[in-house]
Amino acid sequence: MSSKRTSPTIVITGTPGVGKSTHAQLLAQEAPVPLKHINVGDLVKEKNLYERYDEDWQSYEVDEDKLLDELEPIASAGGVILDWHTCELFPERWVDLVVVLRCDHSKLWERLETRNYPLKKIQENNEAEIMEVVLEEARSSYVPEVVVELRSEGTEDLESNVSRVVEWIKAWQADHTSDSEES
Ligand SMILES: Nc1ncnc2c1ncn2[C@@H]1O[C@H](COP(=O)(O)OP(=O)(O)O)[C@@H](O)[C@H]1O
Repeated sequence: MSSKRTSPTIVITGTPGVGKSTHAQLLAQEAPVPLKHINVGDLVKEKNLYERYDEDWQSYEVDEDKLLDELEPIASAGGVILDWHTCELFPERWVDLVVVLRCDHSKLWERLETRNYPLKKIQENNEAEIMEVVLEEARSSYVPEVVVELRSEGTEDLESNVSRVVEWIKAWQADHTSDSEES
């Protein structure tokens, strides 16, 4: 974690369909500091940061080195929300908070069906949610204090989660400011 940052880098992660982009958009609006929302999946497509497109799974195989090079200056500077379905690629030094969103699997199934994903992709994502794959990944990649697991099933969850992260940002800023004054 960089002591030079004046705004945090926040990762919002979780199985596809849990509500990452919805949360990231609202958080970018409500945050007390400017936060740039980066939908990493969209960035991969826009900047051709992939090796190939898999038709069967309707997904891109990411070129991890290219993606890391693209994100390095942005994420290490702070003031950013990284929205992606995986998080272990991001170096610890970039990351101040990792929000892992969770959703009941039957609700998640309905959300993914509306995206017209192939059945096997819906099944794979649903199983990953049940098995807590992204949560385990976050817990094994970052120190426990940085990782928070939040439910994302209804609008009340969305609002309370975003308020909670806004409060966390205020506390982070207060800590950061007092650190810089002392040094
Ligand atoms: N907490 C929530 N309350 C109500 N609807 C939600 C919530 N989280 C996600 N959704 C809905 O689920 C769908 C998928 O959300 P999205 O943010 O695109 O997920 P992700 O970015 O994780 O793939 C959207 O239609 C969104 O409106």
